[in-house]
Amino acid sequence: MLHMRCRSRTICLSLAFITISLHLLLALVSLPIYHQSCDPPLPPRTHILRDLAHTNYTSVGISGLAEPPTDTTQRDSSNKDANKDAKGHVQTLSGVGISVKESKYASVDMPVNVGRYGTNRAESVESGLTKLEALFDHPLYNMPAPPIPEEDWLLKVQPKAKASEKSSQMWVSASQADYVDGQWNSSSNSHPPWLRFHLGISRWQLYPHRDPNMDALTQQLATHRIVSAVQKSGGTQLKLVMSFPNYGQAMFKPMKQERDEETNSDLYYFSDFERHNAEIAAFHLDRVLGYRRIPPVVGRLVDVVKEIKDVTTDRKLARTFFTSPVGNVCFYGQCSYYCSTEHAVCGRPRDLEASLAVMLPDLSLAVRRSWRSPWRRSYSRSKLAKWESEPDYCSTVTKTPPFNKGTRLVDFIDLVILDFLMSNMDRHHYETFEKFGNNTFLVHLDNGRAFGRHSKDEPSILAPLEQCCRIRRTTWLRLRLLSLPQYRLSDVMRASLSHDPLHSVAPLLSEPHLAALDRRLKTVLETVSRCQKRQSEDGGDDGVLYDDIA
Ligand SMILES: Nc1ncnc2c1ncn2[C@@H]1O[C@H](COP(=O)(O)OP(=O)(O)OP(=O)(O)O)[C@@H](O)[C@H]1O
Ligand SMILES: [Mn+2]
Repeated sequence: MLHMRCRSRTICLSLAFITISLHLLLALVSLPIYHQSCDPPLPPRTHILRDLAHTNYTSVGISGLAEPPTDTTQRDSSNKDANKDAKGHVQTLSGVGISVKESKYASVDMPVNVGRYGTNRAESVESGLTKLEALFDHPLYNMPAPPIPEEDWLLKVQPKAKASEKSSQMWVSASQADYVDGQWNSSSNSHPPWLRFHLGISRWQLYPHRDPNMDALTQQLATHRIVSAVQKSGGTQLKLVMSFPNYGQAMFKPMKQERDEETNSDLYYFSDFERHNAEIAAFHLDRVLGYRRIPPVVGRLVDVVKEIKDVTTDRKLARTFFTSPVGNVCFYGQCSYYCSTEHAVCGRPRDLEASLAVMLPDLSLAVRRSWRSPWRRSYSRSKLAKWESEPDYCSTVTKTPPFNKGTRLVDFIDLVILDFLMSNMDRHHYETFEKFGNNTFLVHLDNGRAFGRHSKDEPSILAPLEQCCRIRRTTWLRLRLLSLPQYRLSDVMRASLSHDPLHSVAPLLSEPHLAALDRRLKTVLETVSRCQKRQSEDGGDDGVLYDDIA
């Protein structure tokens, strides 16, 4: 008995010894791994402000920028904390359950591509996410703003209709049965995400920075059931309007070519295909630049049979479906460009990549005005536009309304910079909300022809900046921030795009496109420096920066 007890004690002691040794060994092995995966700490904010204040500009307003971030743009304060995490940060797109595991994208393994500098892409995304958080925390993205007056909101919630005034409709049509009757009242908590988005549009932006509604809105676009799909008229290429059970709607543009295919350089920009990934990347870029003038767009794998053919009431569209020789389901719809059997879009065998952009409020509620761009291309293979031949073209433009007053010119330059960065030559028009007159932001719709070429830049897109030498100070400061290694544009874009559901299929922008963003950003900043140099040589004041900070 005594012998047995002694033996079991020895065994217990040996086991305890082995366990402790294994733990020690594990700790020793994992220590260097933790060290490797840590990013170098970001320099304190004062360094960045000093970097920005460095060289050729006076640091007006910088002290004001260091104030704590406030968000006075939210209409309903009860909403404010809705999606905040424990640190008080608003969750990013991925935090809302566009979880790869739960969705149909789960079947596609997350690609781990080898990126620049030999690091793998997953690691670059990780460190980019830290940079993106730091960027969005920066005072330049959190500038204190006065509360928004009532007339500066695009829409108003109508007081609740009395029950007696409500329609006494006793029946619903078959297609209406797919819609869910919402219990909406004037409290924003009961509103579906698309309605919150509409109600959040103001005179100067489509949505606020760190919008608490963004996660819910993008999740709706990415996952909600599609109950209807009809062709959208207007424009030249095929696109559909899709509807969700909660009456939300989205503009659908299908994938027409592989993401890393470069546009054929013999093709004129106006014959180029639209790209679904360009629509998605443009939304992210616009947000990273701090503009917030593109309606949110997400990528989605759409089942062309279940989510288009079976639910469409559009007979003209339904008639164009066919099965390809290899068994993929294809369709081409009706439009003025590329709507033929030769240019059909095809599922694999039924899944088709597409972009879904949230629809702006219906024109019956909020009229938009479409403006012809003064720097519009000639859309001819032989004719030059005026801005290409007249040396003093800018001064003619700035003497003409609406460019002669307010912020129209600098808002247009903002758009030009976005277009140059993503190499979009197809900006013939831009839109504004009529309610706000000329004193408002420009809605940056239709970005499908961007990101066509990464190996070449298109300097003519920058002509308005080159010719007018004018830029918002806040835009310039943010561009300089994005040129610093701590916030590098390509890194924050890679990270931002990693939140999109289609990232799990393949990165939305290939590495050469991301590298092109950094290269083009440098060109923009050099153009501004040249302007400043020229003006100081002419003995003028600093007329290049439009001071929107003071
Ligand atoms: N998110 C949106 N919400 C509401 N309307 C939109 C939205 N996006 C685009 N539109 C409208 O739809 C029309 C066509 O869209 P878009 O310009 O993207 O198509 P397109 O085929 O690329 O046009 P084009 O051939 O003229 O370049 C535009 O006139 C625009 O006003
Ligand atoms: Mn277009």
